[in-house]
Amino acid sequence: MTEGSPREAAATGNSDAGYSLWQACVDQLAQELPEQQFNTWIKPLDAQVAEDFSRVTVFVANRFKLDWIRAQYAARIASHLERLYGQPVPLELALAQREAPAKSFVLPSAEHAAAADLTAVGEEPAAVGFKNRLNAALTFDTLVEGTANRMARAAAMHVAGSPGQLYNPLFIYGGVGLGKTHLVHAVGNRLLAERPDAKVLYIHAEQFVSDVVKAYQRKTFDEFKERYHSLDLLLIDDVQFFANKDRTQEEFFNAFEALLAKKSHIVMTSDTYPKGLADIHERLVSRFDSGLTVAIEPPELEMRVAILINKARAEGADMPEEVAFFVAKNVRSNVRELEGALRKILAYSRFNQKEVSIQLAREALRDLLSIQNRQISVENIQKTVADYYKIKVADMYSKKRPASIARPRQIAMYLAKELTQKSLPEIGELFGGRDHTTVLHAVRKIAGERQQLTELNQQLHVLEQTLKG
Ligand SMILES: Nc1ncnc2c1ncn2[C@@H]1O[C@H](COP(=O)(O)OP(=O)(O)OP(=O)(O)O)[C@@H](O)[C@H]1O
Repeated sequence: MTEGSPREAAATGNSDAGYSLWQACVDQLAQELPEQQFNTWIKPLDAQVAEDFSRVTVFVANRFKLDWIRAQYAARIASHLERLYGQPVPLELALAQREAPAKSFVLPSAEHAAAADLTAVGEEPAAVGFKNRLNAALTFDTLVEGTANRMARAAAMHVAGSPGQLYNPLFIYGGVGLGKTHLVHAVGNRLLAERPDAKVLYIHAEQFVSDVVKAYQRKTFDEFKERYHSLDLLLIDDVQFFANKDRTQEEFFNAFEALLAKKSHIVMTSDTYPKGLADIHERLVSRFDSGLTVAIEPPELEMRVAILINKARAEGADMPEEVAFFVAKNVRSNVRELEGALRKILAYSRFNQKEVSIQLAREALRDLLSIQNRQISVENIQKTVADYYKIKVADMYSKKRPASIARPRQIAMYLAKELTQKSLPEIGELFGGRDHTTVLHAVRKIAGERQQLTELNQQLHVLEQTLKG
């Protein structure tokens, strides 16, 4: 890898340089922006730097966020890019591709711009006269279900089917990039599919704040009320942004009361549960909590695998299950990061005209993987092997003997010997106090069978790659 400034690296045509340039810009913003602002607006962004540095395209999740980033942050981003690169780099903002299968994410500049325009048109709200701000691609059909979101999804589907009845308001909370926004759009899209005349509005809390400010400055509160109080369904994202905004909180309280009185439904999201919200009036907090409050948790392994396979399919690409397992094991934090990883892999595959494989995924994600701790522990091996063969981790230490359990356990012992510095007695101890001869037997057996059985060899290969990252 080329050392030195991104500019020097660019001269060599090294595509890592583009990534480093964008990363350096993000790091800079992380230092100067308040944490909440950074986490909400900058961290989720994905960017592609044209190979010849003729353009940086920043992908933003939806139109509202795009407008906001253009207004609040674009100039600052452009100036950092210029300073870091040594000369101006044209900056382009585009909607992240959701609907149209992507041709490629690392396109030559002109084609890239065309793809960006295409999606921008695709995401224009469909409503006539009334802008509902819904993104038509965010539906229940494209939302993968798992333990992490099952309750929230079920409640949201119920609301979409019978608004104004149970679970009003519906308050959905969870960490960044876990699918809260997707879920609220899905509620709006489902209701509109069934009742096209329904008045639905999706709005980010910061947009609501700026609407209040505008109404205040222009003395147009009547219009403001008319707009908000007449809705059938209000979907409002990230209400933690109401903190310390007294006038906004008052107006939201009024809208809230008016909507509930006429049996309209309100769905809210936040990064924390109602009582965890800071600097929001108690009377609002208690109302937030008066319907149903549900959490979305980080997705579990199976869900991450399913999300990757589904999203790859939606992009018109094929992701073998073993590659999805490898990626899902190594990218755990949230769905947005999974999407970022997938995008990199597909771009890398198209660009190099190579099939998607574990090796390719490892190359495409090497920056991401190298920052993770690559210490392989016996515990990690036990967990990975248990996940892979769909048994419980506890079975690694148990005395159970059925082959469906004993064999993965032997495989884990073999890998522990192969991939760690532990001695046979130490490994035996970590597998529920087994004798070192048991471990030796397992190691020899699996090593021997590996030579004979192609399928076992392939499975071990996937496990080794996954553990090594
Ligand atoms: N279960 C899921 N199935 C498919 N895609 C998902 C799922 N959960 C999240 N996503 C996708 O992950 C991305 C991030 O999700 P989303 O924007 O809804 O997160 P969020 O919780 O609202 O995050 P933030 O608080 O940062 O706004 C989106 O592209 C969304 O479509």
